[in-house]
Amino acid sequence: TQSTRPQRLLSAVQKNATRGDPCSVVKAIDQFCRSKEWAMNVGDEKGCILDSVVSEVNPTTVLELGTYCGYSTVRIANLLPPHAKLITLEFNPDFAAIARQVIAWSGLEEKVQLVEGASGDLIPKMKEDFGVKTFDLVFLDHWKDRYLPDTKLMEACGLLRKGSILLADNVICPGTPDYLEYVRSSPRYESQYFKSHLEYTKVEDGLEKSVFLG
Ligand SMILES: Cc1ccc(Cc2cc(O)c(O)c(C(=O)NC/C=C/[C@H]3O[C@@H](n4cnc5c(N)ncnc54)[C@H](O)[C@@H]3O)c2)cc1
Ligand SMILES: [Mg+2]
Repeated sequence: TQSTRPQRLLSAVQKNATRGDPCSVVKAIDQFCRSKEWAMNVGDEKGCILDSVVSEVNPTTVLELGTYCGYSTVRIANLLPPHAKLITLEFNPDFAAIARQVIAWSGLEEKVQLVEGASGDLIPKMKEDFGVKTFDLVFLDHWKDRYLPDTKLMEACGLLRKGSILLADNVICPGTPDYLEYVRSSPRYESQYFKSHLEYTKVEDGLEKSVFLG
């Protein structure tokens, strides 16, 4: 049977990256996406911005919405301090299965909890079922029309505290207009746009970093 793009991406990791070396996993995926097949990973250019925000926040608890193949999961987990936890939500079981193997190849399983399911169903369970108090950092990279409802849901579930950081991918391309309007106009957020490009292309895109003010 025909392989899928995520399966071919995983094969490229297993072929070209060193087990236990997260940086080689990231490089192997970027090389695959540049030279073989484009895939919707945050990529190397926006990835550097992601890295700088993660390093600055130095979070203990991180939530990622939309694991896909685990590229940004590996980038984030690689920068977490010991005992820090990254919970990543993915509702497509095929993508989740690939991501688990990419995360395992990088050797970062201890820092990552990949939960299969829809964000709308899982966010309300974070406190009770996953022992989360609040998130220091949330990386939004799932369906673009879910950014705003899930942000409001996280507020309603008390998962954000004064100083929690929301970092959103693709605020220009594909675009998340309702989310952008919300975080930029709400008095409860201080927002900043990091101009960049759609992964592996010259098309404009960027990340929006929003601090929850409580
Ligand atoms: C016009 C156009 C098209 C595509 C692009 C290129 C482009 C560039 C990008 O960086 C992109 O992030 C995207 C993009 O569409 N990302 C959507 C990513 C979804 C992943 O998250 C999963 N998921 C989606 N909703 C949920 C949910 N509620 N709960 C749990 N998991 C969810 C899915 O199962 C996928 O694993 C697209 C640019 C422009
Ligand atoms: Mg994206």
